[in-house]
Amino acid sequence: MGYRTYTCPIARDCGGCEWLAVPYSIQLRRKQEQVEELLGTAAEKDGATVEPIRGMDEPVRYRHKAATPFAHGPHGRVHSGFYAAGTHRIVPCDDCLVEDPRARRILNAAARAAEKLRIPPYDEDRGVGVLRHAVVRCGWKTDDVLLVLVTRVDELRGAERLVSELRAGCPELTSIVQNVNDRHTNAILGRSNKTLFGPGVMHDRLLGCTFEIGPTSFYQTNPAQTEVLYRLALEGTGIAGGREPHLLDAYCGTGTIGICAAARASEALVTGVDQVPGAISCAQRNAHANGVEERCSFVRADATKWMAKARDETYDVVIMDPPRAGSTPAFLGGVARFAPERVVYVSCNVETQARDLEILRARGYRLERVVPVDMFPHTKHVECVATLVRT
Ligand SMILES: C[S@@+](CC[C@H](N)C(=O)[O-])C[C@H]1O[C@@H](n2cnc3c(N)ncnc32)[C@H](O)[C@@H]1O
Repeated sequence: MGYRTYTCPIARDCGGCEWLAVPYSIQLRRKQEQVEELLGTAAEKDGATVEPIRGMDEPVRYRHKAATPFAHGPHGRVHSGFYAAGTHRIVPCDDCLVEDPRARRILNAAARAAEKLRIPPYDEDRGVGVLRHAVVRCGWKTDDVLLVLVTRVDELRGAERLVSELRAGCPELTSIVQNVNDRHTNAILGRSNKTLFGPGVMHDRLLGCTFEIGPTSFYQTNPAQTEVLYRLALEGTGIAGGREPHLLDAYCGTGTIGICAAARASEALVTGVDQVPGAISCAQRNAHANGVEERCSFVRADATKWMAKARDETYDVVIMDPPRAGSTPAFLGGVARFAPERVVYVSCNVETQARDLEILRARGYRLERVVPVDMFPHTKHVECVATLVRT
């Protein structure tokens, strides 16, 4: 790997890869230090060490999900690209070093089609216009490509022509969905979806399991490193040692970690909890598609509220993979009350993870293993899998 750096023509403007000019080996060292700073002392007190970060061999083209905002340009042009760092000025981009090569071309084709069909882009200052964003998801182990067109209004005039135009220019598209977001917000996606072409979902494979991913459900953007992450999480559950536990997969998204666990341990039972309705219905179909539906059940609920009502349950292992904000003291208190033998905490924000791990350590758990994983090369973000055991 050495001291190789990568270049990008819009690196100065686009805020995406803030560490692009830093050699990858140094990026990994910095991330390692970040995790050691936050978790090293606790790990050492518990007799564990922070293991070396798992990086990528070739840290490019790893993002299988990409998005663009749309905005008015001169002479009826529709701009697409990335927001310049800290602004809402769009920097055009023909190809992005870290994205699947299909992604940017499809997003830009959506802008050209909108121009041609005179579909007005959204004007966020005035709250008018139609086309707000597009999000594309490209399969890693499949050829599925799902395009989501986010509109302010439910009615998308010329939708049929738009679909024909996009399919003609981008024959790799396997599905197109309209997502409606009428809120005045920075969030890209709204709640309702309308399938314009194809099945309205995409599929991918991780660790030999097949997953259906809906237009609004969470799916890791770097699938190659997701396999690394999930392998570590599964090792943390202890199922590799022939155990067949009852597992709680909290913040389960489309059920990916729990289903991979159930597929590996033929007697394991899994309960998954996530607050997004579309993710839970995907998780149920995913369990079916992988032949583990009789051993997996999924609940749509806020994890903390679910925990408050789940006092009679018993779990041998709790896997938790919360969003960047981390979990809540009430949820973590509930985990401790379950008294599982093992807790596997997967996190994309080591600061909140460190905070939450202290709660578990104060309730009778010790860190057994801490492993950083680089899911987002050229950015400062680091993912981390921490395994705790009951003392
Ligand atoms: C980092 S993702 C992990 C998903 C899944 N484990 C995976 O690897 O794809 C976090 C998940 O937490 C869910 N989530 C966020 N806040 C939640 C809450 N308060 N209660 C339940 N689920 C929540 C999100 O919908 C998302 O699916």
